[in-house]
Amino acid sequence: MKAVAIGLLRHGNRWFLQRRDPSNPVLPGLWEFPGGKVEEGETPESALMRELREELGVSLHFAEPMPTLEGAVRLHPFLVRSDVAPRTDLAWGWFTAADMLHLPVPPLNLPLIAALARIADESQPPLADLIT
Ligand SMILES: Nc1nc2c([nH]c(=O)n2[C@H]2C[C@H](O)[C@@H](COP(=O)(O)OP(=O)(O)OP(=O)(O)O)O2)c(=O)[nH]1
Repeated sequence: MKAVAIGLLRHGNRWFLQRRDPSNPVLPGLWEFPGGKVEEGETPESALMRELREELGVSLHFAEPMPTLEGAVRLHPFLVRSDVAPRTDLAWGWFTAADMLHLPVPPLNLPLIAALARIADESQPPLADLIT
């Protein structure tokens, strides 16, 4: 099965998504995380570094692996920290996990998006801190 490494780039409680080319025969026009195929001789992490550099001009400082997901491909997601603004020819934006529920996304990404919603919840300051 084809292995694909993807990066979850975070900006506050929003995550970077780009829109697949509408003329791509595979999942045309769906909103996805940046990344691509793990080539022979690469680890998922080194493939991610290469893809983010090629696709977005972004260098990785930190990539934390998340559990893999299997369907049409084996998806290796990584939480990524990066301080560089992405540049890409595709349509892109920063979206909350709630926003993503209204976008057409690959089916394999749905459990991942649910996990991101939980991460966002956990990083909210405790309620007591919001009451002054
Ligand atoms: N980049 C990316 N691919 C995803 C995501 N979710 C998901 O199911 N995929 C699937 C779609 C494709 O079947 C596969 C990525 O293949 P691709 O064709 O876009 O990547 P690639 O250019 O490296 O591969 P190739 O055509 O050169 O073989 O992973 C996601 O969030 N991001």
